[in-house]
Formats: sequence, structure tokens, C-alpha cells
Amino acid sequence: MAVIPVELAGRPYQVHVGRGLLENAAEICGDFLRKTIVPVVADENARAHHGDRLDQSLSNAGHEIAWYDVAPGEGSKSWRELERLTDWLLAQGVERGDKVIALGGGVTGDLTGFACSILKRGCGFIQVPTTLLAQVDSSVGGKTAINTAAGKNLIGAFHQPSLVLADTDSLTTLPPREIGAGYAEVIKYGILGDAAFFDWCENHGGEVVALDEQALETAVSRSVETKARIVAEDERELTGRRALLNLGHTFGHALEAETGYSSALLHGEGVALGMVLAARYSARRDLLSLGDAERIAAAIGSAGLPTEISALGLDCDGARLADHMRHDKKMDAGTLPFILLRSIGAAFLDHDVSLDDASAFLDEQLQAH
Ligand SMILES: NC(=O)c1ccc[n+]([C@@H]2O[C@H](COP(=O)([O-])OP(=O)(O)OC[C@H]3O[C@@H](n4cnc5c(N)ncnc54)[C@H](O)[C@@H]3O)[C@@H](O)[C@H]2O)c1
Ligand SMILES: O=C(O)C(=O)C[C@@H](O)[C@H](O)[C@H](O)COP(=O)(O)O
Ligand SMILES: [Zn+2]
Repeated sequence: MAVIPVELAGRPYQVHVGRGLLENAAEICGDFLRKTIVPVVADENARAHHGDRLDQSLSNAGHEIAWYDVAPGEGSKSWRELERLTDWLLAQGVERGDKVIALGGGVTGDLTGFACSILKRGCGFIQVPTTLLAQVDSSVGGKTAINTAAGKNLIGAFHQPSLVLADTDSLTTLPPREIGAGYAEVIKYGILGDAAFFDWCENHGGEVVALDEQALETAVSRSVETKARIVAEDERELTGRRALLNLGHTFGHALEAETGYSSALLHGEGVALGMVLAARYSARRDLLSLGDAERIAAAIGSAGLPTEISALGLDCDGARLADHMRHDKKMDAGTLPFILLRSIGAAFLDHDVSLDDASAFLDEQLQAH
């Protein structure tokens, strides 16, 4: 059990990581739950597997849950679902000082967080992440968003939760593919800034995806500590520090767009491929050794994650993927900074990448193997 602080001036909060947290949710939330009725926005699968544990804890403390169901899948991060959710929160009489609970993965957390950021110009929320990806990444740091036809996370806000409860027991019911997708964001922290953690992932990644208790707790805690530190340094992605957390995402979001935000490619799988592409592109520009690029690909592949975009069977070329990238939120006065690598554990923002060159590289990768 670990309690990790996110030290944001004026609104610090804690991330609790460990087993059995849902059984003690009411106690940990304490005064954050100030009314009898507690609105809980829940992914349908997360509720089916873990809703009872939350319900039991809250009802033992004299609360009653008002449940709101979110359909599984990226499609729920939409204008339509945002409207439906905000209407429901208003009907529940949620006030600014209340805390809405988000129970589920990154989709539920991103949607609920964004709804709370605009509800009456901002009400509170508590993240209860139930996927590996959400525990190590999306529940921490306050990025909230929905997708639009133009691209991923294009409508959103920075809105920090008041508390995060990452109960590792909830991961036992996750499908293996979702565990792999979450692991992509775990190994990301090693690749972008912590060579020792990358080494640890090479040695223990198999245990993490097999949900070995000790390896899992180390992976989640270490990931959250790293993210909390970076977010505290650059909450709104203004200095370039937080942008490093976007390693693999420029390529990854383009691939997600091209596959229609469908189950054909999960977010974490897109990030896995995107990190391999960022590493190989860094090698192509003589920034990173080819050996290190392939070491990264091997570590990602050994967790069962995809490493070759040619295997996706996409009916598109590099220029089309580059067009998706023009919607990237890092775009600045017509140029898109890329997160590239000098070595494993040393990512940086490269402002000198031309999208034409990236597109030519992607053409090669689409043909490879
Ligand atoms: N805000 C951020 O900083 C941030 C960071 C990373 C990713 N994201 C976003 O997060 C989303 C991906 O999140 P995700 O990978 O958690 O996917 P997700 O929310 O779609 O959940 C994945 C699947 O797991 C199911 N599920 C959830 N909890 C379960 C459980 N305990 N047992 C069984 N099934 C369960 C869901 O129903 C769903 O089918 C993407 O939209 C991505 O853009 C946001
Ligand atoms: O927290 C961050 O900052 C991240 O970039 C984490 C990413 O893993 C996450 O997918 C995030 O939602 C991507 O942000 P975006 O700004 O590229 O939409
Ligand atoms: Zn991500």
C-alpha cells in the first residue's frame, strides 16, 4: 500500500495504490463525500465486477449510490455521451462542492473528469481507476477530454481530481489484452526518463502482465510517482516537461484515428507502436543507436504488444497518417514537435522534424517485413 502525493500548488491530492481499497473507499474518501447520495459514473464492466465492493463500503457508511452507466469503449468519449452525462449530473443536483466518483478505465475517467470540469464551471471528482492504464496514467494529472471527428482528445480541459483510489485488486478481472495495453504506458516512463526502470521492466514486465502482486504494485507505484512528479513540474504542458509523457502518442493517436478509435487498436497498443516508431525514427535521424531502438521494440514486443505497423493491414500511406498528426495539440505555429530519444531514458522534444520526412519514414514502416 502506497500513498503518493501530487504536489500541485493550491490543490494537492493523494493517489492511494494497493489492495482492498474499494472495501475501504468510504473511509478513505472521508469528508469528500458530504451528502447521503453519491453519484458514481461507472464503466459497465467495472461496475459489474467491482461495483458491489464500492457499494458495500459506501452503504456501511450511510451513503447510497446513484449509478450512471458508461458503455465500454472509446466511443463513449463523445459529445453525445458528454451531453447525456452532464444532463444526468444536473438532474442529480450535483453542486460545485460535491465529488462525483468515476469508476472505470481511462474512457470513464476522461469523460467524467471533463463533464465535471464544465458542470457549473467546475465541480469535484474522485478517480477510482479499474484498468492498469488508468491506474498508471489517466487517473493522475488532470487531463480530461472527449474525441471529435477531427481527432483524439481535441475537446477537453485540465481538471484535477480531488483523490485517486487505485485498487490493484480490480485488475484481476481485466482481459489480458487490456493489461498489455496498460503496460505500454508503464514501460513508457522508463523509455522517456528512467533507464533503470526500463531495465526493471525488461526483467519484470512478464510478471507485471501476469499480475504478480509485488511486481504489479511496484509498476503502478513507480509509474504514478513519475507521473506525479512531472505533472507537478508542468501541470499544463507549457514548458515541454509534461509533453514528454506524450512519447509515442503523436504516431499512436494517428494510428487510432486511422483505425476509427475501434477495438482494432486500443490506446495502449497505439502508444506501444508509437514508441517503437519514435525510437526507430530517432535512429533514422542518428539520434539513437539502432541497437537501442530495437531493444525498445523487443521489450515492448515481449509483453505481447504490437511493434510493426505493417501488421495492422492499414489501407493508407504515410501522408495520410501525417495528416492526422496535424491535429496534434502540440502543433505550434505550423510545426509539430516530436518526442524523440537520445538514449533509453532520455527523451526530448525535437522541433526540427518535418511532417514530410515523418511521412516518408512511415511509408517505409508500412512496407517493412
Ligand atoms: N487523461 C490522461 O492522462 C490519459 C492517459 C492515458 C490514456 N488516456 C485515455 O484513456 C483511454 C484508455 O483507457 P483504458 O485503457 O483504461 O480503456 P477503457 O476505459 O476503454 O477500459 C478498457 C476496457 O476494460 C473494461 N474494464 C474496465 N475496468 C475493468 C475491470 N476491472 N475488469 C474488467 N474489465 C474492465 C472496460 O469496460 C473496457 O472494455 C483512452 O481514451 C486514452 O486516450 C487518458
Ligand atoms: O498526461 C499526459 O500529459 C499524457 O500525455 C498522458 C498520455 O498517456 C495520455 O494518453 C494523454 O491523454 C494524451 O494527451 P494528449 O494531450 O495528447 O491528448
Ligand atoms: Zn496515453
